[in-house]
Amino acid sequence: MKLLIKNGRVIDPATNLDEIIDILVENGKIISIEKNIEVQTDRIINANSLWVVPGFIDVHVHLRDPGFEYKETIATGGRSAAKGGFTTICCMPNTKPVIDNKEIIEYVNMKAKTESLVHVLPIGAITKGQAGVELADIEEMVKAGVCAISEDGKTVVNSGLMEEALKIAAKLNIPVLSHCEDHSLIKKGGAMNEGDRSRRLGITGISAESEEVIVARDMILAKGTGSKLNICHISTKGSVELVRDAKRRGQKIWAEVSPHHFTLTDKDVEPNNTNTKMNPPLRTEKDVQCIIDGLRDGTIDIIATDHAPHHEMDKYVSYEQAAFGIVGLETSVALGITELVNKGVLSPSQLIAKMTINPAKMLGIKKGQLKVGCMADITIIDTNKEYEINCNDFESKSKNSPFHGRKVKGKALYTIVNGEIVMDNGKLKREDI
Ligand SMILES: NC(=O)N[C@@H](CC(=O)O)C(=O)O
Ligand SMILES: [Zn+2]
Ligand SMILES: [Zn+2]
Repeated sequence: MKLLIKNGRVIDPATNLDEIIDILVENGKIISIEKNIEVQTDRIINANSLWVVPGFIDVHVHLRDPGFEYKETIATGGRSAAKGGFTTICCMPNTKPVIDNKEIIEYVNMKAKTESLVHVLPIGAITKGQAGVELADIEEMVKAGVCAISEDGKTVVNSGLMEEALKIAAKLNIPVLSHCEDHSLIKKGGAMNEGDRSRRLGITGISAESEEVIVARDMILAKGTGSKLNICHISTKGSVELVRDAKRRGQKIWAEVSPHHFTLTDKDVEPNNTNTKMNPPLRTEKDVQCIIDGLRDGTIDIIATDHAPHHEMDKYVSYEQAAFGIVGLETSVALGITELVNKGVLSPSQLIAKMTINPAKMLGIKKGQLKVGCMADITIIDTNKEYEINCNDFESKSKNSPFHGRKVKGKALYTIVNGEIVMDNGKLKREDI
């Protein structure tokens, strides 16, 4: 199939490209990027007044499969990703059973191949069963195809074990994605940011220190072991400052932020809306301001959704009992454009870099760019499209979004994976999965 994308504003941060130009795709690859391409093709997409960018890469997604298929599956998560403009997603290992061995990785890879509209790269657990006692066989997992290791959902409490994992990851040249939370610093029932708002609402708090202690620890351990560390879902002023200081001292380290942590604060927490409950929790205005500064000055390299689907059953309970997490794949680009580009925090190219080439570099994979010869993973966005987010329109099996009803601007219209149009003018290709 030959596909021509005409007259789009092509933004490719990896090659410093930002101009109105055409892209020609054949047999799954980009074969030409030039002005006024005139050839016979099977299909032309008129991208006039649209952005044409590398397919988005999300390094932090929960697909819930195996074990929690009532919340999401590899198929529905893949559909949700395609709808959001993502062409590659990395899935976290906190499934049941945990992704900690070759068999489960093969299961995920097999299902991804047959059922997902987008590329899925599994992430292996750091410890067996995420029990924090014994390391998983990291080498075996890398051979089976994991792109990284992570204990996401919790922290490896034992520093010695974490150091050992970092050493092995360094040897195998894969990154470690760290969920930073010292559980011993959190009171039982902690459900939102600890501060004035939690005291007013009478909800038990989760302190900033409980995150920052582990950010500092893991940066120290990563430095000693020479391994690649990515701080997951950074949420506090202190964490941003720690990462900024380490980078200034020359440490090569990565940090990701989720859209809800640059958009909402603990003032948005309402006890009757459990879709404002996630881990780490929504923090204060000061924290959000610091995150925005960190996005602007490059301290924060990556935007990752932490797509964490939960069933109504897990959310229609008291605030304290509700599950942590929100869906994110279908609202990410809209929040990036509305909150960051349209408010002048990031240039279009800076936003796209944090969703494409930066995550690709962190993972060490050849993706996230538009170059002749590259696999044609491409997203086309209408940045002028204004609408109200409606969680009932989500492709995800779960609807737990705090952004339901929020007015935003920007939507992915076409998602092209391997040269194949999996979302065509807002409509997903396969209805059977
Ligand atoms: N972010 C969340 O609130 N929840 C995640 C776990 C995690 O990312 O730590 C989940 O798996 O539900
Ligand atoms: Zn986490
Ligand atoms: Zn997560």
